[in-house]
Amino acid sequence: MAEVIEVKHPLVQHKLTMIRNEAVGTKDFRALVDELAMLLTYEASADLPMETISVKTPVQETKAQSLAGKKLAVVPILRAGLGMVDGILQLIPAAKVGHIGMYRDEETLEPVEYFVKLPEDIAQREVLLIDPMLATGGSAKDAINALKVRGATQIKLITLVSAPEGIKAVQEAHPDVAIVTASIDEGLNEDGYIVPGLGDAGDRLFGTH
Ligand SMILES: O=P(O)(O)OC[C@H]1O[C@H](OP(=O)(O)OP(=O)(O)O)[C@H](O)[C@@H]1O
Ligand SMILES: O=c1cc[nH]c(=O)[nH]1
Ligand SMILES: [Mg+2]
Repeated sequence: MAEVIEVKHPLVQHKLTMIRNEAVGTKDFRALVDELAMLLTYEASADLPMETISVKTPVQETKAQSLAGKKLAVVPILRAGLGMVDGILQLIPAAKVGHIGMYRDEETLEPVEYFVKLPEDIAQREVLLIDPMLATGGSAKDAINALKVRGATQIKLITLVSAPEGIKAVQEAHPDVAIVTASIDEGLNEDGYIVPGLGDAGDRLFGTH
């Protein structure tokens, strides 16, 4: 079973607490989501392969570590995942970006897919699938399926807030997918919202209701 990493770093926890606050408005919410995405990517990229290369410093030639040219793709689940893209690209500017459009039916809580556009060579790339919220896990499971049917084999899911129910659902359906999250919350309420959560991430990012 791939691991689930809950990132306890003080900066992550502090910023997460800030966006949980309902009084935080769209502008600050967006900025903090971006920063959190960057910090979680630091953790999610900790196992990227390295190679030793030669580099000439102003003092002498030396051997040093460099990324081994691993190809990455960042794939947000629309809409809310879009809020995390820029933060990730600041750390991994050469990554290609795919998009998976999906919303939860408000009555059934089942995900509805409405758009998929991925880099052509997705099968050769390690994929960072991103969505701030992992609630029932339905959206993440279907998004991972959408990636796998198009050939992706190495997938990591990065979320800000996860419900235990969503983690279990993803692990059962996709035991090969590691999850990096800022928090494993208590659970879901009767409306399928994460408790205590931060509300509807998409609405808070984009100022909709
Ligand atoms: O784990 P689940 O139960 O599937 O719920 C999580 C999904 O719900 C939210 O999207 P939403 O449907 O609100 O769409 P939006 O991003 O367009 O607001 C969230 O961004 C996830 O994609
Ligand atoms: O709590 C939740 C659950 C699903 N989607 C959200 O944006 N928030
Ligand atoms: Mg939403």
